Amino acid sequence: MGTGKVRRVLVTGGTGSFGKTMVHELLRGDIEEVRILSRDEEKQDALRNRLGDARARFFIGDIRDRESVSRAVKGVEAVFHAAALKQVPSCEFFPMEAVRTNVLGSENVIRASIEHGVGSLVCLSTDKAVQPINAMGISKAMMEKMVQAASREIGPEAATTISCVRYGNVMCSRGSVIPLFIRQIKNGQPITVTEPNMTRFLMPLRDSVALVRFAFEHARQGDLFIKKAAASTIADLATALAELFGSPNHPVKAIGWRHAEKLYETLASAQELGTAEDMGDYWRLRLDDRDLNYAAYFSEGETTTATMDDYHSHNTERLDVEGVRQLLLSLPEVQAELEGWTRG
Ligand SMILES: O=c1ccn([C@@H]2O[C@H](COP(=O)(O)OP(=O)(O)O[C@H]3O[C@H](CO)[C@H](O)[C@H](O)[C@H]3O)[C@@H](O)[C@H]2O)c(=O)[nH]1
Repeated sequence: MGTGKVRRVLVTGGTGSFGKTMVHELLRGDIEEVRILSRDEEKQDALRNRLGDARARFFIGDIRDRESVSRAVKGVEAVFHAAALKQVPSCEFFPMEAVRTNVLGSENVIRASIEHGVGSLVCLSTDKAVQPINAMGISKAMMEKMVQAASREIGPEAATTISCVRYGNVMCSRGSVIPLFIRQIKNGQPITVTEPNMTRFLMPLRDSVALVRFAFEHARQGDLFIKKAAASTIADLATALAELFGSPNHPVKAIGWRHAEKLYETLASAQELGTAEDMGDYWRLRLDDRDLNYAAYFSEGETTTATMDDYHSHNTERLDVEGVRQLLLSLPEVQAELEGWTRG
């Protein structure tokens, strides 16, 4: 990937769905060292064996622990911060765990990156951080706020550039709905649909990696990038998968909304878009770099008026069943599931 003169990078959460794809991409390029910081030695071992590349270096540790973060950060020129608790239900039941990892852990990554003069830190956020209603989204919104505060604090001339990316549902990520629906279809169980009209942005893993690369290449202090993306209803997603796996009339069971779910997700608010830069496939949301000068806040205030709507999964490009089917077919994860699969 186009990491310029960067020789050594760190991917926190490097054994997750995003992390592994990122690590693969990085190793395809001319890079000296890719560090992976994560907690699970078994996942690290599996990735080590799969990669068989001495340039990949594994650090066991937890971002909650400043020491282990420092050790992994020291000496790298770029950090891609993907480690997180990202399951909505688990964060809902254990919100303090989300605080420990997504808030305090991210603060460790931000501080260590500044301290060790890392050139670029890109932090991964989610659409669930916009107008958040669940603990996962709230903790990620806090991470975004910490990035903004640190960016204002160190200023545009600092050695470290800190940015965020925000994206929607990554298709086929571990524990998400697509692998679940595929399993249900293959096992002849009903597809469990929460609310057929619920929509989600659909982002292939490759696009999430491209977004992070875009942020790395274009970030100014405190920027947040989003990629424009298509969405579909859950009903259409279920139908497309059932058709693909040769069971067009597969039974569907309505299970109702889960804890703290939204009918649709918002990638950027109208207010944010009011000052954003349209970069084609991407938006750059700018840091509000006014300082804590209350007179300016209250007598001058923010004069830009938002002229558009929020950008959300109900009003973005909507894929129909055929559109979802084509997108699914382009994913290596789905292709692997289809290989050798014949119904019955
Ligand atoms: O049995 C199920 C499970 C889910 N859904 C629906 O499918 C959609 C997607 O559900 P996922 O569990 O795949 O994703 P979430 O939107 O809940 O959240 C996901 O996307 C987040 C990013 O926005 C995080 O990555 C998070 O880990 C991941 O679970 C939702 O509308 C959900 O209601 C069903 O219809 N049936």
